[in-house]
Amino acid sequence: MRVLAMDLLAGIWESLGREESNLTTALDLHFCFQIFIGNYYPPCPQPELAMGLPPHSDHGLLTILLQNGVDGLQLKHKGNWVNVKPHPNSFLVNTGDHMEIISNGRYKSVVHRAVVNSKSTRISIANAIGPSLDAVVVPAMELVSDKGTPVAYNGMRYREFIEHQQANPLKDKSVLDRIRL
Ligand SMILES: O=C(O)CCC(=O)C(=O)O
Ligand SMILES: [Fe+2]
Repeated sequence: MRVLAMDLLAGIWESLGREESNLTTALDLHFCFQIFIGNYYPPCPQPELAMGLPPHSDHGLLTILLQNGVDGLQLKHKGNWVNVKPHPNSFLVNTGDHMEIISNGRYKSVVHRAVVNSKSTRISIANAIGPSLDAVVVPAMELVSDKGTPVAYNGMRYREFIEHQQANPLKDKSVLDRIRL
């Protein structure tokens, strides 16, 4: 998983026209923080009254998601909730808040939620990959100066960023909004 994440990060970084070594240094990727989260959503008799997981963005760089083939994940796209059909034998990759920060907003973190249904149990395993817990990630200088784009985010230690998210109810991009300039 970590190798896959590093390959994806290298590809994204290259798409921004940057050298891979910059990314590794900026994010202290040798000590990248990686967690697995298991989500279990049993059938719910009144799914319209319940929410499996409220709308949020993930705090890290990328989240690689494995699902058991049952619908439930929705992404917010242009203000509307869009169902994400799980494809067999595939991972779904979401961009996280720290990807939005380091890319100075070029790659937005995805707001998503999980709804439940009355018939089937849904299971998902999220593998979240972030920078080092001690990293204070700020927009990559090259991306800021290149096009005269102003810095769009302040830095916050990744550990503190996670603590803010865990200490409050999950809500959209609430932690990222604190450091948005
Ligand atoms: O169950 C899902 O598909 C979403 C899980 C999720 O968003 C998360 O664990 O952060
Ligand atoms: Fe998530």
